[in-house]
Amino acid sequence: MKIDLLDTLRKKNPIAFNISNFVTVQDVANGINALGASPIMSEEKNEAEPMVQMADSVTVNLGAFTEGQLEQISAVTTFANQYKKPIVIDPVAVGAVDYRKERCNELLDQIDVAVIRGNAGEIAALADVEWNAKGIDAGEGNGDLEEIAKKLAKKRNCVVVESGKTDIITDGEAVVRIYNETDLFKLHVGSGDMLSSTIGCFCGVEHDYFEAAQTATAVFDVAGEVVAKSMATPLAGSFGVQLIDELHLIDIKTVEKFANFD
Ligand SMILES: Nc1ncnc2c1ncn2[C@@H]1O[C@H](COP(=O)(O)OP(=O)(O)O)[C@@H](O)[C@H]1O
Ligand SMILES: Cc1ncsc1CCOP(=O)(O)O
Ligand SMILES: [Mg+2]
Repeated sequence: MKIDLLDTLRKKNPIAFNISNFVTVQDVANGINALGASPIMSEEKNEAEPMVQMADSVTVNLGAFTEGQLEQISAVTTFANQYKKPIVIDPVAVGAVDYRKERCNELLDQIDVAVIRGNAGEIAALADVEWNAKGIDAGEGNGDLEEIAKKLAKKRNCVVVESGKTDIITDGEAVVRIYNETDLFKLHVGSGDMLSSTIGCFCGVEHDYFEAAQTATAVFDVAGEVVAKSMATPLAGSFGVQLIDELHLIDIKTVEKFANFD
């Protein structure tokens, strides 16, 4: 794993264009800004081309899109392919709402993406595997998580990050697993969105998106673990704030010390 990409990211301060959702946009902006990237958000179709041209990566979060916004998402992602800017997709709740899954699959049919990052319920839905997703959460299912992630990676010819107790990262062939110590992330709505956008930032500085996704996920997971270790009592609000602080403070040595992966 290329953990030193963390310093590369901080040196380059990549412009991370995010189409976010109205629920978690501030956590996403502050999280990746604290980490060392330069976030910019937009919902305006008419500025899609210059936005994409100046950006190093594009992260599209499908958490709360409207019908009107689909045109902007289509324009932005088409320009991103044209200008060879990596796209990260966060398919929020596609396992729970068919309308979302259909729109997401239409989008994925039109464009090439670098990474899809979702929980098990979301990745299973896009991989056409039966699963009982629960709203924005992973829900329950019996399938083999690695096989599901690989299936989607092959189907969409991209890297897949399937988050959960163990984060599974695959390019369809190789698999890297990152084992998480804390489940405090669940106390904070937007943890998944922040992870997806963190992956976007690393894809903006590393063309090997499999490597970029691994480093991003390890950095994010260790940041949460460090915060959890420092809290005598788990506190949801404080966890969210301290996660942003730790994304600012975290360094390569800390990630090397605490990241647990194979
Ligand atoms: N059961 C769990 N135990 C430990 N960490 C978890 C668990 N579930 C999710 N995480 C972590 O929470 C973060 C967000 O992932 P996840 O909750 O799967 O996304 P989402 O919020 O989109 O559902 C990731 O860093 C992931 O590693
Ligand atoms: C609650 C909610 N509703 C629509 S998007 C969203 C945020 C989802 O955030 P995450 O997937 O990171 O938990
Ligand atoms: Mg999510």
